[in-house]
Amino acid sequence: MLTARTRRLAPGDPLHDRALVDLLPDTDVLSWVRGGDGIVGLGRAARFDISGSDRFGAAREHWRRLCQGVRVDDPVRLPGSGPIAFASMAFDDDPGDSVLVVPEVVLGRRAGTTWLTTIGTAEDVPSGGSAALRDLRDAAASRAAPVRSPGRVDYAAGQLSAAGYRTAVAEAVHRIRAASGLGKIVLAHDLLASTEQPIDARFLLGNLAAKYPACWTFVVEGLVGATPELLLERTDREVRSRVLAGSAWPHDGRGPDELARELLHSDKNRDEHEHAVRSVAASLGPFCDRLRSPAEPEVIRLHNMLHLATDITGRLDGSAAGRADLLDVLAAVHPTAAVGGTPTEQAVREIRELEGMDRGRYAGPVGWLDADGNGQFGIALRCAQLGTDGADARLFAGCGVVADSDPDSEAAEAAAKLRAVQEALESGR
Ligand SMILES: C=C(O[C@@H]1C=C(C(=O)O)C=C[C@H]1O)C(=O)O
Repeated sequence: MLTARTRRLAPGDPLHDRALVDLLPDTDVLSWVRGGDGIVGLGRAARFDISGSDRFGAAREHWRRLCQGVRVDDPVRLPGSGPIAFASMAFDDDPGDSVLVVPEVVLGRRAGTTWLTTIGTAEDVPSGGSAALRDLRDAAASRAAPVRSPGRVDYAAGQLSAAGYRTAVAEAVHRIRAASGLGKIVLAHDLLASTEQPIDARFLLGNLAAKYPACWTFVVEGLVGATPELLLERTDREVRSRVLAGSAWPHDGRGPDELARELLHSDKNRDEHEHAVRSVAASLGPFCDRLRSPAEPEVIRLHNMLHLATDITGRLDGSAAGRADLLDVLAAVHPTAAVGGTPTEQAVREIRELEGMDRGRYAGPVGWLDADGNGQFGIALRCAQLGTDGADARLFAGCGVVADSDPDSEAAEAAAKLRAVQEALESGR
């Protein structure tokens, strides 16, 4: 029998006072942080590797069974307190390799409240004796191994080169224009980085968090990134999604104000955005008795990009659909037309054929959930999959392709998106 014991931490405790991203030991950390708030996890109380088209259902069953066997001692009662799992789901069904992990130690922070949860057997939880907790305390006392730079970074084409990507985009435009019923296909490609020294995930997380404060910075089993796109957040019956699609990036000396204005008035970008908003609203609709989607998008400005953004909010209804598990709602919304296309299934088939690569967990849902069904999941974008031998990573970026897309421009957009992780790898802290 596992016990999950949560305690609120008081000011004066370094785990309370220091920024979450500065509290990570040099171990296999799990993290989901935005601004000062978020959740970091250490150690593994359980890990489930799942794959295939029913990966969301399999994850739901593993989590449900695990929660049934946990004795919860949680006076904090906030979303993310008590037992939690991190999940990172594959974009595609085949092979669909995904992971659900339950950390032994969780440090959470939300609007000024910081809590510590330990998950383990009854014997090791009260004594607080796990190695993961000692590692966390050491990090808080600045005794963790210092954050290491990876040194020199070299790049090579991935499974789909930049030139191959341009060709794939041109073909996608052709197929969309051929009145095939296709409205949008989101195509991506990858880039391999190899580094002089092993990549310290903390180095990437710290650099990404510093440059992208509006993004959700994450690491789950070697997938590290800073995503601007919130796929689904659930707090009790309230759900929220931040849909992004339609982008611009600083180039040719054009300032962000000019780019933002152009973006809002660009028919091509508005079209891309509309596809994504409609897909999220359509898949959330059946679960909700109230759904709000503003008529006009806004522009969000990041260090490397500007995006059209729409925040959709809803309330889960009291019916069976409204009581669905968070993982079931995720299965319904993924993939949105921000990373798949329209119509979804046809677009995903085109992606497989035109990209000819496995996206892995890039563009899939990544985040955490708790035992009450609350959680936050982003779309894993602006990210890299760290290699198992430590000194290499696979970076990904993609763009929505519609009838009016220009292959050169999409290739430049993907390159601008790749820069987020490239700069984080290359920069000093
Ligand atoms: C696919 C990516 O980004 C997505 C595609 C966008 C677009 O085409 O304009 C914008 C934001 C994301 O929804 C990526 O970053 O790899």
